[in-house]
Amino acid sequence: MADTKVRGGTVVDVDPAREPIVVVDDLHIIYRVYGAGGKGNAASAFSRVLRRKNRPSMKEVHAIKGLSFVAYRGEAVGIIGTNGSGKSTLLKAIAGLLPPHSGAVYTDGQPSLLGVNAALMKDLTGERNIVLGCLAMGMTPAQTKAQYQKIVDFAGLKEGFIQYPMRTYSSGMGARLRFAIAAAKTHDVLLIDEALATGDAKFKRKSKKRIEELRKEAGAVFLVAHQLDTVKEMCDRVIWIDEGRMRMDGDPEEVIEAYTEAAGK
Ligand SMILES: Nc1ncnc2c1ncn2[C@@H]1O[C@H](COP(=O)(O)OP(=O)(O)OP(=O)(O)O)[C@@H](O)[C@H]1O
Repeated sequence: MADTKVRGGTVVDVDPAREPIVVVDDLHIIYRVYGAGGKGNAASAFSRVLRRKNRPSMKEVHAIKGLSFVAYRGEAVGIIGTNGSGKSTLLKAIAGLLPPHSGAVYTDGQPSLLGVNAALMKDLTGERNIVLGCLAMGMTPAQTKAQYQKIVDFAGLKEGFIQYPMRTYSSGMGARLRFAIAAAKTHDVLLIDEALATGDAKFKRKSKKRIEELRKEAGAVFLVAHQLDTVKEMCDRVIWIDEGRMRMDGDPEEVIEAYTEAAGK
């Protein structure tokens, strides 16, 4: 039997029979952009220099406006919404990379964000990045050694590329390697931002299978993707965010249908 709780105007269903892994409680995230505002033209900048004044104001961007939900063990949650609706901000907040302005995020275990900007070093070879990535995820040197070949095989880069610096990789190749590294470990909470969007059909199939396995072994998986097919295939729940607010939360088919309908208007 689900309890219903009201948080910051959002009704949240809490299922006491399942184990919560991520709890987002009336979360507000505000970015502060310093030096924003003013006319921004050369004349006004010059006049500020003459008057020895700094760029005028500080602007606030209220990116997440009171989100509340609970994700349970074993769930794969897709996050959809238009550009700038707050999807990446939400992932960063769950990963603990952005402090809430108010409200809170609780996670059971360590969240890992696997994004397009995941911290790999472009000037180092794929090989070195695998080793560094594994160590950075907390693996021991022995575990890293044991996983190395599996990661290379999973990434499936063209012959020899693993010995080239990552700056020579296409965006798809980089994404494959990042995913392969992150997927080598069981994560308590795995957060994926667009990492699969650039992979080809075969790689997507492999990734989907791996995400399924991770879901069984781990806590919860969150996936942000612009390709709705990917979300539909990989997730068993979808959250639609609109201008930082929850618009819908539920069955992927239903949420995606409503979203596509709204986008068509
Ligand atoms: N570092 C930042 N500083 C200031 N504002 C930011 C910053 N990052 C994002 N924003 C703003 O916060 C809002 C939400 O951005 P976010 O990147 O979370 O959206 P998104 O849904 O992931 O978008 P997209 O689909 O384009 O990736 C936008 O208005 C954006 O301009």
